[in-house]
Amino acid sequence: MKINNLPEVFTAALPVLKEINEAGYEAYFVGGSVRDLLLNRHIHDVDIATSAYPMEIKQIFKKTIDTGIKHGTVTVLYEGESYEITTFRTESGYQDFRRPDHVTFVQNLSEDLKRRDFTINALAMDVDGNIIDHFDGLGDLEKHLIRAVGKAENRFHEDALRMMRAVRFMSQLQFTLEPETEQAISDNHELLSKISVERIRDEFVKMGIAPGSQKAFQIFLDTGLSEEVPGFRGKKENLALYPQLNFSPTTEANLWALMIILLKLPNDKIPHFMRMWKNSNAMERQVADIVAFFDLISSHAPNNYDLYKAGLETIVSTIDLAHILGQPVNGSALVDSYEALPIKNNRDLVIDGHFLLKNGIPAGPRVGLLLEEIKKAVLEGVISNNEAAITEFISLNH
Ligand SMILES: Nc1ccn([C@@H]2O[C@H](COP(=O)(O)OP(=O)(O)OP(=O)(O)O)[C@@H](O)[C@H]2O)c(=O)n1
Ligand SMILES: [Mg+2]
Repeated sequence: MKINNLPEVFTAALPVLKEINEAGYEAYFVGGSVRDLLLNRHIHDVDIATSAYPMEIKQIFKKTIDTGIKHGTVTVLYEGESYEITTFRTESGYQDFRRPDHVTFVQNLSEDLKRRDFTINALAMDVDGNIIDHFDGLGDLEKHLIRAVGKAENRFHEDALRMMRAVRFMSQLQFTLEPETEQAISDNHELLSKISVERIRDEFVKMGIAPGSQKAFQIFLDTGLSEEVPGFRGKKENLALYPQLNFSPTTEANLWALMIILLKLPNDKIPHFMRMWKNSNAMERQVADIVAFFDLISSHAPNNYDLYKAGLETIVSTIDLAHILGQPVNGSALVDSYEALPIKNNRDLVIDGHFLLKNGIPAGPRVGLLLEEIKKAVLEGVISNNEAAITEFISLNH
């Protein structure tokens, strides 16, 4: 098979491949970019595999970065773009975050493709657009199948994260999992416990926020993978609701909020759960806010002060979340009410703490409390947001 009209991302990289070829080495486009080209999907970056060693690549190009010399990877900067160029290799054992523990350089492309995870990821393309396909990746692309290269069990022993990648690609591409590959995951799911949480989390999130997440999540549960990740052990019954959902979450925060709701985690357990997954403090806060606002709208209609405290971002996320969970919520009414609020943040209030001090309120906690009471009164429409009304309110309440 030959591709004639290559998109810009590839044509821009062609001179790089040609220079490597002219220096006497082989070079190919490999991995996700070739897969996504054939699927007509957006291509974010192109990876290049070569017979040249990193030192040889560094001699060919003026600007390079030593990304992972030991593992065979050099980044080449060319015409304002950067390209990861990796020497043909095989690998086994990923302990650290991104890079394999040890790699063995191999002689040719064929050996390199053999060690890749799935047939659809083991495709290569040369400078002329010829597709190299040793494992019928093209057939599997047509059949919409995720199938391990060779013996699935071996691929998962080389890198157990690949089991999570399998369900992640199912979700992103809306493909099905080939039965032997699925069986190998069921047989080897415990291997996942050796993989760092960060790597698992990245795949889990990619799976969760892609369009085929319900079917992928079902396999994640059925194969036992869910038993190996933080906070999910013994929770299959709770999580079984996920595949029934009508929509996938589209943001990371909503994915976590959804998990917390399905797991029925009480509020005080949210920080621990989020930290087990090595989420950032910012993500933890965002998720806690969404869950809190979801609980609030599930029990009563929010008043203006509730809307003010939640803020637009949390409100919009929570509406999406309710939609995903099939909970009735009048989203546009909530957003309209928010938009109509007389103040949306501290700066919108005509007075501040200094104003209270100038008006005889002694410094101390009372200042903050009174400010909050004033905000509440303004939001509830009890007083207008102007100095005269607020001054009168203070004299009545002090
Ligand atoms: N655990 C892994 C990770 C990667 N690969 C190989 O390295 C390529 C590039 O890896 P990566 O960029 O992580 O994945 P992509 O398939 O490119 O997917 P994405 O579009 O998410 O980048 C993959 O296609 C696959 O051939 C692998 O065999 N095993
Ligand atoms: Mg990639």
